[in-house]
Amino acid sequence: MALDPSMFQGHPVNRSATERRAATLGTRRSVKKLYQAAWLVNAIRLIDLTTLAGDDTAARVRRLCAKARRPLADRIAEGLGIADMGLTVGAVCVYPTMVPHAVEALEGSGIPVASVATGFPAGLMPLDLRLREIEWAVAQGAAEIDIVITREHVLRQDWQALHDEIRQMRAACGDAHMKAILATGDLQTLRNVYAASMVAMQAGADFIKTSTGKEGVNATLPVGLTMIRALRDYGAATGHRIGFKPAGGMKQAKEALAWQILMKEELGRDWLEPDLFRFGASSMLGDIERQLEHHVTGRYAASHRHAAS
Ligand SMILES: O=C[C@H](O)COP(=O)(O)O
Repeated sequence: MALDPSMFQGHPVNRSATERRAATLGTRRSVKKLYQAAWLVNAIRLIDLTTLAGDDTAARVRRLCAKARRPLADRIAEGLGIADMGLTVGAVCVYPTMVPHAVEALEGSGIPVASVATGFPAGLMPLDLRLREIEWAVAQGAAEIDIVITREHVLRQDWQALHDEIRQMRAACGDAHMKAILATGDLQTLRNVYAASMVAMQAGADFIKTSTGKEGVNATLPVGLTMIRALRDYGAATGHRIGFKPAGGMKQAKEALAWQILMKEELGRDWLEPDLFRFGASSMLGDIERQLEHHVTGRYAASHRHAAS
């Protein structure tokens, strides 16, 4: 749609209320122990399993893809009774030159390859080269493109320039899904985060994403909540459902629980599915797997105690 500043200009964002709401999330409504394993298994379905490092190699990407296909060790999946579920992560996310390796390694799995593009992570490249990079990654087989925005457009509140840029990126993606990374750690205020979220959605983003993982501050719950409220307001105004991807710095299973609770409470059960929610994370799966292993061994220990008594 065309730029419509009335959807975000003057919109109040109450920083302390947002922070309070985010801070109480863990304690106010924790997931019952009994259901934790199910929530953690669901989190795996939502992960964009990521490697975005300067020393990435084809071999590392192939190992990552093997993990994406079978995210849990057999003994854990069997212990949880989900060995036949065909559990995979949501997508594998890599740099453009790694896309062909990921496409090959994931063939037949149904797992999409996401590529960062547009001069990730800073995006400070001429626009025509950034658009060309999107087209190149799509031609290599990327089904999803994670673009970065020009932060200066936000800092100068030049919403038209931001909208124009993202619209051109959307067009360059063709049939590929586009996730717009706002790099919220660079945007200075929650008001800017809200406005940039709205502009990205108006310009055709399929997902809005918090961070590249390279900013000083990446996915935080207060910023996430601000973006989620923008998603809700945009949906109410237009009837369109846009996805959300917190990304960067998330390493612990308990974070996977907190984000899922937030999504369910704010937007509803549909935002716990991979078409509307992803975690961008390179190292959260390990802790989820560890917690699920404790769950399995704990259950065995409990049934053993029961049998012995
Ligand atoms: O998009 C995903 C992020 O770059 C991953 O960041 P991370 O390595 O801090 O998990």
